[in-house]
Amino acid sequence: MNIGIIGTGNIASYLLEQINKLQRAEGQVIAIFGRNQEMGQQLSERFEADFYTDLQGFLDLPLDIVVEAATVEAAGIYVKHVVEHQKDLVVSSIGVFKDIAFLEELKRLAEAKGTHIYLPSGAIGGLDVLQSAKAADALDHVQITTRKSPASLGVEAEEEKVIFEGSAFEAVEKFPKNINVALVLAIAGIGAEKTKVRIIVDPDIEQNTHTIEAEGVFGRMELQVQNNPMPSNPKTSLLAALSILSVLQNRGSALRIGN
Ligand SMILES: NC(=O)C1=CN([C@@H]2O[C@H](COP(=O)(O)OP(=O)(O)OC[C@H]3O[C@@H](n4cnc5c(N)ncnc54)[C@H](OP(=O)(O)O)[C@@H]3O)[C@@H](O)[C@H]2O)C=CC1
Ligand SMILES: O=C([O-])CC(=O)C(=O)O
Repeated sequence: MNIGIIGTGNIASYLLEQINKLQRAEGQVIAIFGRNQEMGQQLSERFEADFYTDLQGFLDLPLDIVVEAATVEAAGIYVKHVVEHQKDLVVSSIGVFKDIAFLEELKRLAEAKGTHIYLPSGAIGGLDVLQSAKAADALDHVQITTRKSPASLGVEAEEEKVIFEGSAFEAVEKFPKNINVALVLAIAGIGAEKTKVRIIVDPDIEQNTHTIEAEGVFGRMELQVQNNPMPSNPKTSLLAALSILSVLQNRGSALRIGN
């Protein structure tokens, strides 16, 4: 499997280390696309993958799958081109799908091109439960409470404080670098307008903690993940990068676990 990565940051570096150095997936990252020349060159030399600043050159390569690991804004510019070039796509910046019509359009394009789009569970879990409940309209209410440190949220705070309460749609508009998890939850469940989000800044916490509550005819779920942040970007939980590695490990497997 030939893998390409968009982005030269934290998730990109982690995947390069795990795949190209530690062989934790059946394949190789052969190319990186980005705009940061210095980081791009460094990663290219360290992990033996070519660095591109020109998207066309990158997409002309025989890539089987492209991992977007950039930003919501950059994903909006690039992901459609990836699918148009008949590559499978893994999206990290799931906030790009706050307008669900864009995801539907991309899905139709992938069907026409015979490719797949993967939305990893990222820094949370419980998407299997939501999808099972949704299968027969048995899901009514979904809420996520995210608790992060001031460093992780990029705000100053001396004491614990709720800094946002609203829909997943509004949350992604206000915190595009911090709450992609709310969007994947919304897509798996009841949509970005109905999914409720609370963001709490907590100076006494070091982990990125997400508590998910869901209710419906199926019953009730409450799940909490206490994620270690990544050293090079405390906004991002290690679990988010691991979930992408897991998607790459499972691609093409005859066995599928979960729905
Ligand atoms: N789904 C989930 O659960 C989670 C998703 N995420 C999301 O995953 C994404 C990647 O995270 P992470 O690696 O930690 O982020 P980083 O900030 O460490 O890296 C982002 C990278 O994107 C690059 N970039 C930004 N804009 C562009 C552009 N227009 N063209 C090309 N490259 C660009 C940056 O380059 P430069 O150096 O030039 O700025 C940088 O290399 C983020 O959107 C993050 O919010 C994170 C955690 C959980
Ligand atoms: O990594 C996390 O804990 C969550 C996050 O940043 C995001 O969803 O964008």
